[in-house]
Amino acid sequence: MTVSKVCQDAAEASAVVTQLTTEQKDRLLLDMASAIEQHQDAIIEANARDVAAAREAGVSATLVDRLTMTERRMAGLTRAIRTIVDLPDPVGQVVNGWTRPNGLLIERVREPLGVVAVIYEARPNVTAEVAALCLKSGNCAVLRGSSMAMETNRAIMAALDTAIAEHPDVPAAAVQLIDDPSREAALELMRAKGYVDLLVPRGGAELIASVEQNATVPTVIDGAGNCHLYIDGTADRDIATAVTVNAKTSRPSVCNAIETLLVHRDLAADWLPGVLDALAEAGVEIRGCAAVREVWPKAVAAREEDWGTEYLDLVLAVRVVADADEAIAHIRRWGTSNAEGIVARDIDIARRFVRQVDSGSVFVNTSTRYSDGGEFGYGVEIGVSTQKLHVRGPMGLEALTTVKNVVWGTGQTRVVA
Ligand SMILES: NC(=O)C1=CN([C@@H]2O[C@H](COP(=O)(O)OP(=O)(O)OC[C@H]3O[C@@H](n4cnc5c(N)ncnc54)[C@H](OP(=O)(O)O)[C@@H]3O)[C@@H](O)[C@H]2O)C=CC1
Ligand SMILES: N[C@@H](CCC(=O)OP(=O)(O)O)C(=O)O
Repeated sequence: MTVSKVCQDAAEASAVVTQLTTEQKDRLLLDMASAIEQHQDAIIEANARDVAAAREAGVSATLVDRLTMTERRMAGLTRAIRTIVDLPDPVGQVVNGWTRPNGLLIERVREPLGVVAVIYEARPNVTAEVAALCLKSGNCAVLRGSSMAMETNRAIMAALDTAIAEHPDVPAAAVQLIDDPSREAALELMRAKGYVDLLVPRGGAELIASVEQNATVPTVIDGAGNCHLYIDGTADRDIATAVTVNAKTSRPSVCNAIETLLVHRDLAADWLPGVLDALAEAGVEIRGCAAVREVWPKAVAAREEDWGTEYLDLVLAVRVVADADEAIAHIRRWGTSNAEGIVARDIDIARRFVRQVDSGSVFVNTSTRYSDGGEFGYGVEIGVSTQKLHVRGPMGLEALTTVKNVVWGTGQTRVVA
């Protein structure tokens, strides 16, 4: 099926999907979770084929890890879908309301966007997560996953299709996977004006540049994560160590892992060597500025391009800075507005950092790895917005709605002055 046909079908289906009741949507999501469990073997087998092809193509170990579906990850996925069932339905929520002197009651009421399309990375769980968030928020989903995850995505979609087929009240086009892994198909999706109400591109610089050049549909960019952690001179050293190691090593392939550590010069001599030892022991390659190499000579010399690189791997750029202002300036120069963190005991310094750092989420005395829909209480996320409109950071159900102004009158007519 062509991409434009997929989008047209989705737009047609959205007339029904936007009107589904909370009960209808929740029943469907529960059946989707069960169908994924029933198809687990087929999904894991398909994933093994994707993983084998990725290994053969020389894809890095951390990216292969991101592609891999294990039984534990499958369980996490179905748990997340059931969590979304338990979340309140945003559709129909009255955001606020007021009465005008002429008696008109104005209400701002949440409603679905219609058709949400997502172009996303080689992480197959996203296929079902996005489908679940879109449906719960009353939207149709058009999914364009990575060619690297195509077999797994097809197997997950087959499971979702069996669940949808059990619900005659839900159109088959409520969730569709674009079965064409070509870039041309992605371009066609970017240009499906009139059919796609929101396109969320989740990916790196090349994808984002293509969307910025080619998209005629509305977009929320969910771009790269060149994330920073600044350790202030006032930091609690144990917290600083734990947060640094977690932010770099707990899952280095994801967009919320840190790529650069900025350290106040007061900590260079005594705290920094210890944490770099711990990171090196965990397999992290350190690329440091001259001041870092002075206290920890094993570091590779950092070059200018290291500050702008998102390694998505066990590599960390480290720089010693004079103070929080220099750290903020560094982040403003090199950051990607995804997630940044500070460890500091001085609350005024922490507040200044929060105000001046231009990022979707800022973490104080905790890890940037919490930039995640599940961790924010959204069940999962559609993506992590790196732009300012209409949402920043992890995008949950509300981010997939708009607000309609409903004006209740009792026969008022406008008088022209
Ligand atoms: N902010 C967020 O929510 C997220 C951000 N990311 C960011 O994504 C990057 C890593 O993921 P990675 O898989 O390498 O991302 P890529 O940008 O390589 O791929 C993401 C998706 O975009 C597609 N794509 C890439 N380039 C183009 C293009 N020019 N035209 C059309 N489609 C394109 C890919 O297709 P194909 O694979 O078939 O080439 C894939 O489906 C990191 O920068 C990470 O931070 C990742 C996930 C979430
Ligand atoms: N949800 C993620 C964060 C956002 C994300 O999906 O990032 P990525 O793995 O780069 O696609 C997590 O920490 O698990």
